[in-house]
Amino acid sequence: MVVVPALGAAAASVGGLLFKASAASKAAATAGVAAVGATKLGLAITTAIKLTTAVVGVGKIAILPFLIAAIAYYNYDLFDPENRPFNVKQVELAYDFVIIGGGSAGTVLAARLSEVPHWKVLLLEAGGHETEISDVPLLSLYLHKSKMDWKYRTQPQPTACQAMKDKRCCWTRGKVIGGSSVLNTMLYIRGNRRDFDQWAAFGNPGWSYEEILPYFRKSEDQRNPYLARNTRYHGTGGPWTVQDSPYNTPLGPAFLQAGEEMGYDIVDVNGEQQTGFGFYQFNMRRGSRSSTAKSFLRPARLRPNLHVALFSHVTKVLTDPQTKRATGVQFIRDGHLQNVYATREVILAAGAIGSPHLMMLSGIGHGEELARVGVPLVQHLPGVGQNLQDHIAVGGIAFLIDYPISIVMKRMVNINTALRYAITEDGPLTSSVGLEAVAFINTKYANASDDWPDMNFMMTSASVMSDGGSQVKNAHGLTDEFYEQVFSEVTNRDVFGIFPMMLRPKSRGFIRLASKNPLRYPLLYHNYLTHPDDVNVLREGVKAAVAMGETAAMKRFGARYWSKPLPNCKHLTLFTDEYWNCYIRQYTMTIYHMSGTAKMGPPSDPWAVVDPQLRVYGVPGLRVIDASIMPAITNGNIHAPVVMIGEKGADLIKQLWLTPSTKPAASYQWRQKRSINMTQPEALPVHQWALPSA
Ligand SMILES: Cc1cc2nc3c(=O)[nH]c(=O)nc-3n(C[C@H](O)[C@H](O)[C@H](O)COP(=O)(O)OP(=O)(O)OC[C@H]3O[C@@H](n4cnc5c(N)ncnc54)[C@H](O)[C@@H]3O)c2cc1C
Repeated sequence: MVVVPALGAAAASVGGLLFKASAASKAAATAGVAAVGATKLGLAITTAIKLTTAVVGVGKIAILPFLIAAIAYYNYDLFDPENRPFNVKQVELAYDFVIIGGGSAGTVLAARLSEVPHWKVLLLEAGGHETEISDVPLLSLYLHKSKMDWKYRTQPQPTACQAMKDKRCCWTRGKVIGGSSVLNTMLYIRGNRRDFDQWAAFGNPGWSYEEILPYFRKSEDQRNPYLARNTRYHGTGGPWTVQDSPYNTPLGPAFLQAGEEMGYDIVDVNGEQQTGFGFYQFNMRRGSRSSTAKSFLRPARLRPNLHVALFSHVTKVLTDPQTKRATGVQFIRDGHLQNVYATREVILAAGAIGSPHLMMLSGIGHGEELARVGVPLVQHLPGVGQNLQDHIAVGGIAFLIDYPISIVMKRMVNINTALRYAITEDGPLTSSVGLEAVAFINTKYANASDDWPDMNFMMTSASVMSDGGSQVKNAHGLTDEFYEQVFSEVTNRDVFGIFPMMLRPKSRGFIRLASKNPLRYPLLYHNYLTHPDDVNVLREGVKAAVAMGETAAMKRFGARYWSKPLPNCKHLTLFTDEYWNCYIRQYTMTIYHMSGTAKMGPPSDPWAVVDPQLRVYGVPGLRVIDASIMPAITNGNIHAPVVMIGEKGADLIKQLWLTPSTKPAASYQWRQKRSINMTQPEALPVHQWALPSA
């Protein structure tokens, strides 16, 4: 269990209750197993049985419920398809497909490719398993800076993140099976039809909205019947559950009323019209996180043709020196450097930082860049690591209210709420850090007749001050002085927050190698707010967010904007454009949507890294299938589009290898097997590589 400072005591005391998902666990919880405080249900049940018999002194009949629960649990543990995937002990020498990275896209791919029984699939993941804590929606911020986070930080740049330690933004990324889907806030947003039509117009046939819409539906299991009945847009019966949050405060509905007051429609933001206000849809199942590992990989865990190797840090894609074909992967596991070979394809799904990083380490990237750090060139592809896009919002836009209705962490996390979570699958712990409602609106820079809004509001019934200055401050990397000066007076007070998020940034960042040492983190340049249009749009978004607090719907709660001037902007007059221009560069908040670093494009585009079939230009047998391939970031949170990319990517692979007319030379697989030099690199000096300093 991840025990975190502020919540440590509370979480530990209810540790045995913070599990869910099986009837056995619920039976055990109701039977009072929680009292033992164990983190594992098995341990809790065993302890309960011992306590009941030895301490309480009840007879054999009285322990039957515990016994049944224990048997159910242990059977469940071994055979239930919803349980964690097996971590294969020994990786074989060759597989048909080797997938690098078991994150959002990688788990989808592993599940879909292993549907073909005669394909052997290996999924390599640097991190380990999910935990009971990562399941709990309210606690996701506790995972930042934990072992499940790569803990990336950007290079210091003067344009943004000035309130953060060393002026570096914290780029949380999941290092766990399920990847960032295990740490994210589970918001299910597909983007705008124009995003995908634009991808197609860039020269990517097959990626228009009408062509990708079936893949959204394919994954989805929409649990809200009012949304599900719209079958053009929503799917049911797919592996990935989408549900409304079981817990809302009165602030969520009020926010929607405020939207109506401002002249907007209440919409299904994943349906016909994006512009408007609506309740968030979440990737939750019965109030718990529905990560892609749980939704896609767990049901496939008993397939004999799928191997999942955890704690396997990939260091390089192996290529044939003559043909440049990707032949396999080098990785470190248990302190040993190993090779594994792919007889059909190697697939990079290591995310928008990991995938370009590995390409560059493998000699695929800008020739001069690679020469700078001494990596031998395999394929000159200048676009690798370029075109980095992210959504940024502005932090700290909070409104004090007069009623005790918001998510104040010390009030919300206790034994009662833990019981509600474990037994009735609702209550405040099912709230995704207070996120309740969303708005897609137009600033004056957008064409309002277009239904392609340029601004998003993320409305929360909490803010940076709601946890006593522990988790949000830590996750965002704010300096103590900044927090102290701006928020300490109102810490733990009832508030609601609005994060105005700019939807179509024009600034582009990039990633470059710090070293050829594969364990050294790459250098990350965000370049946020380097384009003047981005400054204008974000500033107007902040102004609109502050104006929302003035609507009658929000004033009912006594809403008043917390207007304490930021230390570095004090010299400017409050509420002027100059003040806001200063503000947005201080508390710049990533929404963790890094993307675009191995973009898809036609052969005529010199910056394209993959073709519309997601194959890496110039390196046969290698694809990238994750957030990296987006040519332009989508108009909303990007997780649903990444899963769609995983679904479509799997189909592209199946189309190639299973359609007789398009299949590569029939004997290819065996030719490949013969020609690969399958050696194990025991002699390689793993110990010489320094561990990364985040
Ligand atoms: C804190 C946070 C909150 C977010 N909230 C939302 C949200 O509410 N809604 C939304 O739509 N989006 C959200 N996102 C974004 C979304 O989750 C990501 O865009 C998406 O998960 C990315 O998927 P991916 O497959 O590209 O990469 P990831 O899911 O990050 O997967 C990459 C995987 O590759 C592994 N890996 C990397 N390098 C190596 C290596 N060398 N060897 C082996 N394995 C490796 C990683 O450990 C990881 O498991 C959030 C992201 C974060 C971090």
